[in-house]
Parts: sequence; C-alpha cells; structure tokens
Amino acid sequence: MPHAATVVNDAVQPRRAAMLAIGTANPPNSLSQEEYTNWYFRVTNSDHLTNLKDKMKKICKFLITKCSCVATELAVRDQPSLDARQDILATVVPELAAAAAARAIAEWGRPASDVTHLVFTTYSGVRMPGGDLRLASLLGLRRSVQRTSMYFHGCSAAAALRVAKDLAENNPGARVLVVSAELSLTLFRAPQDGHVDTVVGQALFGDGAGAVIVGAGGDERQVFEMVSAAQTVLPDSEGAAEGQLNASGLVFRPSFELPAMVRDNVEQCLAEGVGKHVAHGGWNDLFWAVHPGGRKILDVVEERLALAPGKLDASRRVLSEYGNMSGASIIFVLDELRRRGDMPPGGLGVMLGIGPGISIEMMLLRVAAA
Ligand SMILES: CC(C)(COP(=O)(O)OP(=O)(O)OC[C@H]1O[C@@H](n2cnc3c(N)ncnc32)[C@H](O)[C@@H]1OP(=O)(O)O)[C@@H](O)C(=O)NCCC(=O)NCCSC(=O)CC(=O)O
Repeated sequence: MPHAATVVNDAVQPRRAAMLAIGTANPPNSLSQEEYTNWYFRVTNSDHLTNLKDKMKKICKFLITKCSCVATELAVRDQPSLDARQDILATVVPELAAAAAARAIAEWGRPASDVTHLVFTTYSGVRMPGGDLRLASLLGLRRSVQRTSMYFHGCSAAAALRVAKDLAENNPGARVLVVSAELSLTLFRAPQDGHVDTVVGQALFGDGAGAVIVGAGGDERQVFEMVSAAQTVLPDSEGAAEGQLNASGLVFRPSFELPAMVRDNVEQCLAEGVGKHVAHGGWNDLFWAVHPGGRKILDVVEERLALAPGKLDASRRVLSEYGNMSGASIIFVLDELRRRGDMPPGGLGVMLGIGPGISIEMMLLRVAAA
C-alpha cells in the first residue's frame, strides 16, 4: 500500500519542485527483435557468425521491439566514418529531442517561450555548439533560455532531473525543460568473432527521447512531486560501465560484474540516499521507477529489495518495448507509471538511475494530487 509511506519533516521544504508534464518520442521504424537480429547480421555481412547470432537471439527473446532509425540503415550501408555518423547525429538527435519536448510542452499547456532553463543530455554525438542550441531553436525557446548540457553521463536523465529540481527550487518562477535523446547509431558496430559483449550492446541499446517540464510553485497541474534527490557512487566500481569515443564510434562495455555490484549495494544506497526522507514499513510500500539497464539489473534490484511481483512492471515493459535507451529510459518509465493510473495521489515512490561510475541516482517522488 503506497499510502503507508510518509515523508519525514514534510513541511521543511518551502518550495518543492515537481514534474509538470512528460513527453516521449521514438524514431518511426521499429523492428521486432528477431527482425533486428536478422537485419543486423545481414547488413554487417556476418551471417556466417552463427554462434554469435544465436546468442543475440537468446538475449533478444526478452525484448519485443527495437527501434532502428533510418539513419542507422543509411550509415551502415555507406560504411561511415565517425565523421559521417556525427553529421547524422547532429541532425537527428535534436529532432528526436524536439519531438519528445514538443509533447511535454503541449501537455504543460504553456508556450515554449515560457521555458526559462534547458537541461539537455545525450551520449549520441558531440558538437560545438551542442545539440541543445539546435533543440532550443527547433522549439522556439527564448534566446535567453539558460542552457546546460550533460554529455556522456550515460543514464543521465535521472541526474538531469536532479539538476532541474535544484534550478526550479532556487530560481523563483523557473520552468526547466529536461530532455534526454539517444540514438544507438553512435554505438553501432559489426559483430566480432569471440566478442559476445558487442552483440550484448547491439541487442540491448535502443533509440528514444524523453522530456520533462520541471517547476516549483505556480498553478500548473503536477505529475510527480520531486521530494528529495541524491547521488552516490558504488565502491570499487570504476570501469564497470566504461565508454570511450574513438574512430569507430562510442565503444561501451558494461562489465559482467555490473548486475552483482548493483545487487550488493542497492539497498544500502537507498537506505542512505532515500531512507532518511521517508518513513515506510518496507520497500513494497513505495512505487518504483528503475532504470531498465538490462533484464538482470531489474532482477537483482527486485530480488535484493524483496519487491513484490509486478513492482517493476513499468521498467520491464519499457525495456521490452524499446530496449535500454540509456538516459531517456527513466523518463519512459515515469510516463508508463503515470499512464497506468493505478497510483493514488500522495503515493510515494523512488526513481532509481544506474549509470557509468557506477553512479546511482535516487529521487523520492510523490504522486501529485489530481
Ligand atoms: C545482457 C542480458 C540482458 C542477457 O541476459 P540473458 O539472460 O539473455 O543471458 P545471459 O545473461 O546468459 O547472457 C547471454 C550471453 O551474453 C554474455 N554476456 C552477458 N553480459 C555480458 C557482458 N556484460 N559482457 C560480455 N558478455 C556478456 C553472457 O556471458 C552470455 O554468453 P555465453 O552464452 O557465452 O555465456 C543480461 O545479462 C543483463 O541484463 N545484463 C546486464 C546488462 C547491463 O550491464 N546493463 C547496464 C548497461 S549500462 C546502463 O544501462 C547505463 C547507461 O546506459 O548509462
């Protein structure tokens, strides 16, 4: 029963930020995972690597669809250099970001020019000026919008939401647009004999963008109150989710140990990061928005916190529908949770982000009054 949990010292925060609207977008042409696996091995001339293809099919069987944008198809056909990919990403990433942001702004109901701050996050390409500027222009944001970009933070929308909470609570009248947009084109590479990690990455990562409007005070409808936020780094975890941009794109290698590291530390992180702000009779008193980094990540969180079956359904659905869209995923999970409509106003929950570091982002949320 979510109602059983309450916020400690609830009245202390005079102006608390809230998520006011949420929008998401994906590239139009999604494939089933089986289609994607067949396509991936065909376009990379790798059908002869039957062992790897079988492994990818096995990994994919828990996933339903995979977005494969037109850009990836074009890029692969032309065997692009990093330069060619950067050109594609420079156009497509801000457009995908703008599609998600436009939905959030439409739901919010105020003009785009009322956005005072933009926090943009991506690992899909780097450029000067950044995708945030193009995004601001596509949306018609005011020239004086205060922009902040977070590149290569991996699953960073949770961190971007923490930054937005601070901005909203410390700048009266601020309306912060948070946008995370990811295209796995940046990670795309052909399978290599003997390297299972390559197909793990190709199977797991998907394309999507998520956007949230954050503000404090005012009379707009709220979705989730952002009660408290914290970040921590897991001990001895450096290198457990490493990525580096090189001539062949972003090479990202999640380690085998990552799920076990999360399993061994998640409860203590939550006790320290969220525990002091909430009185509850057990983790099942809360709703959960966990970064769908992979099936095993969700399994270990569920197991360690002894969560009831179904508690991570929103994360599991997003993972199976869209794959791991890195930062954007957590926004899809929040959207999925509120769309289900089964959380009573006042119910408390936790947003849990897991990214390179291993960094753990935690935010205590409260379902806003209807
Ligand atoms: C990838 C999986 C969905 C596959 O699950 P399955 O149950 O289908 O199968 P499995 O675990 O037996 O793995 C299938 C095959 O892949 C191999 N395999 C699994 N994980 C691997 C890894 N990290 N590196 C290299 N190989 C790996 C296994 O050894 C096995 O090969 P063999 O058959 O030869 O033994 C799961 O293992 C998982 O969820 N792992 C965690 C993924 C992860 O780290 N995500 C976080 C990404 S970082 C992130 O999310 C943050 C961010 O984006 O910023």
